[in-house]
Amino acid sequence: MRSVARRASQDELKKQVGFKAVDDYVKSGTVIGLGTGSTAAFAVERVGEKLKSGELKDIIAIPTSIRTKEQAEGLGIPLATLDTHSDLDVAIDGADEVDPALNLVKGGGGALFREKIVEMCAKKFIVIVDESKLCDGLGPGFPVPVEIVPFCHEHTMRQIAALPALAGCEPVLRLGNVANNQKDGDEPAITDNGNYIVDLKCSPQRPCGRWRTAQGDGGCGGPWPLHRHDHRLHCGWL
Ligand SMILES: O=C[C@H](O)[C@H](O)[C@H](O)COP(=O)(O)O
Repeated sequence: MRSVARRASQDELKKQVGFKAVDDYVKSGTVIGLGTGSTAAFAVERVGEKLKSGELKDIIAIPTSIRTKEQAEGLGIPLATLDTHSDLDVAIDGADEVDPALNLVKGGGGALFREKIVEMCAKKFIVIVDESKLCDGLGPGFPVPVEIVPFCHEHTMRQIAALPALAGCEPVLRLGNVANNQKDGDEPAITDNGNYIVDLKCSPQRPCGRWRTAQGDGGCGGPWPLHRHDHRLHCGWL
């Protein structure tokens, strides 16, 4: 019973922060990036609600996943792609972990690749999390997802594991449903882009703040080193 109550209160927190992000940062006539995940879904819901009530008009939205696209279509939110609208006023999305320097782990829901492309095009990037996502160092609390191509994926996983900055981390191929990092199937999870995801499990002794070099070494994903000075990034949490 308590876990149901806790989940309900966490959903309420997600709804509050998702709705507030839209109320505070989305104006009529803007182009917005719509994130993916259970928290971002509340922001998408709020955009649809305000379009329906007439509080918002002339919105163009860029979804970061097929499932966000489908949710937005169901709400009547006008959609486009970066091919026609690559200058976004704001993007709103959740995160799996946030460290004190506002570096993020994203991709727990399998959408990291498109999220990163869309959210890097936004003048302002609003990250909405509940306090359970806050951490001292990325990685030990949540495996860091990296999207890789299926071609010779075991070789790629060995290459990732061999990166000096990732010594001691265990790359695990995501199996089953791509929308979570739980093993709920026997086949590799497939992203919207037809790729695989490797979840990097690291030890408490190796927070991945040092992993920026891994990303610099041709990592395809991994931690988002968005520094505090990144004027675009605003992180709200309850
Ligand atoms: O791939 C999915 C995204 O990175 C999500 O924003 C992230 O996983 C957080 O999702 P949630 O709000 O459901 O915890």
